[in-house]
Amino acid sequence: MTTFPIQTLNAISPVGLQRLDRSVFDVGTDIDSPRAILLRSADLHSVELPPSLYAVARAGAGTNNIPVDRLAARGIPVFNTPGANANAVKELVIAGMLLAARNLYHAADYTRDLVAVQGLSGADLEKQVEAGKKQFAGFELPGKTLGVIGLGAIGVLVANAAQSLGLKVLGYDPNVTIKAAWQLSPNVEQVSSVEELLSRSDMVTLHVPLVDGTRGMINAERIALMPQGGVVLNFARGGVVDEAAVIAALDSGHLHSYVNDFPTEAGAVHPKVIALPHLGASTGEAEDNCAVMAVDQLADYLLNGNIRNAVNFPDVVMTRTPGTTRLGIFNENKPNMIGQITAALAAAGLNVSEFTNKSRGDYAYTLVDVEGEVRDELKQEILAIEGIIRARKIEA
Ligand SMILES: NC(=O)c1ccc[n+]([C@@H]2O[C@H](COP(=O)([O-])OP(=O)(O)OC[C@H]3O[C@@H](n4cnc5c(N)ncnc54)[C@H](O)[C@@H]3O)[C@@H](O)[C@H]2O)c1
Ligand SMILES: O=C(O)[C@H](O)COP(=O)(O)O
Repeated sequence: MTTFPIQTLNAISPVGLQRLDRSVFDVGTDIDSPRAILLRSADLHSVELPPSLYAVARAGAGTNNIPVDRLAARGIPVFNTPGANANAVKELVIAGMLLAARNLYHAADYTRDLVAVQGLSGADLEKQVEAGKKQFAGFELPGKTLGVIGLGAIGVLVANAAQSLGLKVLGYDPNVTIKAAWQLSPNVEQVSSVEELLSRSDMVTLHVPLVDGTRGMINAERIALMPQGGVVLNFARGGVVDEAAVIAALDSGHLHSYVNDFPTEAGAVHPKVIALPHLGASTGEAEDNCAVMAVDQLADYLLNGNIRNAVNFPDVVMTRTPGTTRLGIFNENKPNMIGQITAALAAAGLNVSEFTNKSRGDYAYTLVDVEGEVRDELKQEILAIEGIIRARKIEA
């Protein structure tokens, strides 16, 4: 029986790992020639990817730590786990709004300092508590406007939760999916530009992936559109915000605070920045959800060639038919690829039982079940077709 070595590059929840049958999957950190890599935020850009590799699975949402395009060009799907940690992030964003609105971070520091540094106690402590509290007076959420940029798995949950807390909510996402649109509260107003959203929002929260089109999207010009005393919440990725521009706006008093999950040297020590240590997905529930989803998708790909939730290839799923042999074929998305693949199968005298081909961007993926045995020579013939990237015979 074929066995699949899987290398883990981060701690993955055992709730997910225990779903991998150890008679089929060998799982560990020290694995030679892995068929798959399972990771969270480890940086794969600088890692030499072994020729043995069939797949990469990210137990989480963001894939900016993975060379997705380079892997696509080699016919290697990169799976992620959309929505599996969305509730955890939503709860932290709500907490972040309250931290900023009520100045909680500095307020807690103030009371700790009264005891730990000034050594106050009893009536003296009580006196300073009452004397000092006015400097931390905040604002309430109902009636304020929250702008949500990116209405995907997390953005929709944040928008709906904020709306139920009494905020007016604006949303911006030029590619909102039908699924997300169905989940979005009808009271969330969708606007047609980042500029309109910022100019009408007391607080803005970012829920977009870090890609070329979102890098530095919150910049000096756009911050200037926000009302005086605005709050920026960034639980997406540090790079979507021009942090120097945010700090300049905090220093000038234009912004009230910047709450984020991606500390930098400048941000971590700034009095108006609340920087958390990338905690968005760090709950037991989210870690279990992500691990289960990543492991299940990875195992189904290695065992059956099925692709679900890859960020660089389309979803292609077929149930297995007893007595058939399966081929998984990656090719460039150009004319006559299907014709050449089926011609090779026909020339080998094979009857096709089921065939699915889908494309996404520059690439396409085919799953084909044929009756009877597939000779290794046929696989080589398919690989020799110009535009074929990878072909895999997947035993039942
Ligand atoms: N802090 C954390 O621990 C943590 C946890 C999970 C996710 N994240 C980050 O949050 C991001 C979003 O996660 P998700 O699960 O909601 O992903 P998602 O794919 O479900 O949603 C992302 C949304 O952003 C939209 N989008 C893309 N470019 C945009 C643009 N220029 N303007 C407006 N909208 C745009 C997309 O159309 C999509 O609807 C992840 O890519 C990751 O970087 C961080
Ligand atoms: O993109 C994500 O899912 C989050 O940033 C979580 O990252 P982590 O798995 O390293 O906590």
